[in-house]
Amino acid sequence: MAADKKRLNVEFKSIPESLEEPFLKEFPEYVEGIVRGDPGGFVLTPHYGEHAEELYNFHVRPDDIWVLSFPKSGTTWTQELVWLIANDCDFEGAKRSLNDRSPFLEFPYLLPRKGTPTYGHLPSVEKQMQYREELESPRLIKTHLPLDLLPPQLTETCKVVYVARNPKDVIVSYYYHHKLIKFHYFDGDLESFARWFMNDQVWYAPFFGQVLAAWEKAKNDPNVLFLFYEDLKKDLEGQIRKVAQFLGKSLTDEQLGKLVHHLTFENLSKNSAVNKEDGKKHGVFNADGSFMRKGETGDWQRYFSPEMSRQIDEWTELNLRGSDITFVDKI
Ligand SMILES: Nc1ncnc2c1ncn2[C@@H]1O[C@H](COP(=O)(O)OS(=O)(=O)O)[C@@H](OP(=O)(O)O)[C@H]1O
Repeated sequence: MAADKKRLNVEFKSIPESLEEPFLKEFPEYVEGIVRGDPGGFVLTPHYGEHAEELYNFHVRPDDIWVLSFPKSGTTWTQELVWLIANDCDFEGAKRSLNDRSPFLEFPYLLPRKGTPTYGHLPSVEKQMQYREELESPRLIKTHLPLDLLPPQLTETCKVVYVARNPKDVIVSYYYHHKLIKFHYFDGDLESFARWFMNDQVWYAPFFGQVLAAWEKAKNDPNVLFLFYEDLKKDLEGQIRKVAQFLGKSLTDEQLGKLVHHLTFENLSKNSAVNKEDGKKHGVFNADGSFMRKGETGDWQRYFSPEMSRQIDEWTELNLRGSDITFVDKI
């Protein structure tokens, strides 16, 4: 390793059980299991673990913008919003796939090592990583990795937007995501999924670990903007203004109106550059679901029994003890 490379002082080890067991059965080369960083405590795939240090040393550019989140928290929505503001409302340019305009940093390292028929359409892992390095400025990079595993100089170097969503809606959305994506092979019910989630046995867990770290970081770091999905739902225009101000961009009333229109769930879910419906064409998604599923706040109320909801509240309370963050369950 070159002298200027930073060492990521995290040890990877197997965890005894996880929701991804069916996945592990399908891909025996993953038999070592999902790994948990120690002491970081984040659940990630071993394939990622092999490259953790490389990503820790990923070259950050001063004009990069990074969008960070726990999965299913409104990442795609925020990426599209940030991309359009950063690119002076280039709606024509936004017709290109968001996946190309805003790559998912660690994605190539989360894929099964030998590849699956469903991911056969993708360029090699090396090519995908090279694409991230060579993308024209200003790059917009998406990641679900917690701050601890990202380049340590990230927020000193560039702007970061973190988006969070209430945990009950995240659980429901992540559950349907596991049903949608073929390689998860998840056939459990929502209640069992919620238990895996609360026991930190899903990818990227623990939920509160990364959300709270970002929340604290944003308090004292002017380069970090913390958004809530629920605020985007409630006052999209106000949140667009906030992001524009954070990025040092001014918007005309006409641009603002166009952005609000473009970013509604109704319109974004029909936008083929963003809605990931091509996942069906490539066989990555099951045919009977959608990535842009419902886009609601409080959808969990249709799914959780009062007892389940109580358990999640209890778990939330325990994890938020001592923190001043508040999540809105419904609007
Ligand atoms: N415009 C708009 N308005 C409201 N909601 C929206 C919008 N765009 C995406 N979504 C919803 O965000 C959920 C997907 O979250 P992510 O983009 O973070 O998913 S991922 O982690 O990147 O896979 C997923 O939530 P659920 O519908 O609850 O499953 C999407 O529908």
